[in-house]
Amino acid sequence: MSVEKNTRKLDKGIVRDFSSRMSYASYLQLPTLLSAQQPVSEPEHHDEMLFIIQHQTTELWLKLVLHELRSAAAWLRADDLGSALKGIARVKHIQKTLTEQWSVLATLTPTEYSQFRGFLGNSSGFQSSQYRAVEFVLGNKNRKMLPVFESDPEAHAMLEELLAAPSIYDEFLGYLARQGFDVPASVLQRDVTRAHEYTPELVPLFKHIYENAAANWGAYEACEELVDLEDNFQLWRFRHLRTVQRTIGMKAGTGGSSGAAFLQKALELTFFPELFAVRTEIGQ
Ligand code: HEM
Ligand SMILES: N[C@@H](CC(=O)c1ccccc1NC=O)C(=O)O
Repeated sequence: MSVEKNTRKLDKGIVRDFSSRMSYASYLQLPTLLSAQQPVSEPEHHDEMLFIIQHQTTELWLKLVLHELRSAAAWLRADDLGSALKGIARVKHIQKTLTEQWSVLATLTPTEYSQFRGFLGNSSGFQSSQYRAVEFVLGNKNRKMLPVFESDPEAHAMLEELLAAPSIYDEFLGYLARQGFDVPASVLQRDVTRAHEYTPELVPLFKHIYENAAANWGAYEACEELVDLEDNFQLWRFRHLRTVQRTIGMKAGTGGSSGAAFLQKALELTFFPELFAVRTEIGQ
């Protein structure tokens, strides 16, 4: 038997001395990462640790989502559709993880949350700069979101930069135009600091791509990937809303909004309206 007493023998070669070598903890900066969970409730409430870690893991994944989406937009600009699609595929998996993660927070009962909610003051996810950055990269720009970040110059600068940059959808439409598709000039020259608004003239273009998928496979695949991104984003928003409803009901939010009613309205937003509108036109 290779394992005796249910104890594994350690290989001779296993490196043990890290006094002058890079280790797991030093590479990952674990002392920094693992000292960042500091409950503010007094006396400390047991469940605040869950609340903090749920948010921090979300922010870590959002960092990667942003990294990948910004690169995907740059790849589209460089006409490298394959690399862009690879990045979007990774983002879709992260989104699924983030959406599923709500089930961990759903174990927090309203009674438990109410015992430390008061300590959160006016802090709120509404102030998540990375979440807002992802919305901006996907094309849901809103300059009115910026004042919240005035006390955080780095976050403010990042959002200013993204507000002024073309979204992933702008870049995709630019890519299609360069591939010879008939993209209206008004779309290519739009003010990219504003939210993309439904443009009916784009629907015939997508209808053409969908009805001639074999001849336009790259564009067709990219359209469906963008639809997946939007779907996944909305599923995250929906689970956030349901979690809010089950923990604080109809209470106003710590960030000053009406709460659930405010979040509900985000479910009516859309990043790529023409990609959904084209569905109505398929097969007729
Ligand atoms: C018990 C758990 C939670 C409750 C009760 C809750 C509640 C709320 C409420 C009421 C708002 C509206 C803004 C306000 O007035 O505060 C909000 C916004 C937001 N929350 Fe949460 N939240 C929870 C967990 C989370 C988690 C885990 C995240 C992940 C980072 C998150 C991210 C956000 C974001 C990004 C917004 C802005 C949404 C938008 O602008 O549409 N929330 N939340
Ligand atoms: N807005 C929440 C508080 C909250 O969930 C929260 C507080 C601090 C940091 C992040 C949060 N998450 C999402 O809004 C509430 O009204 O209870």
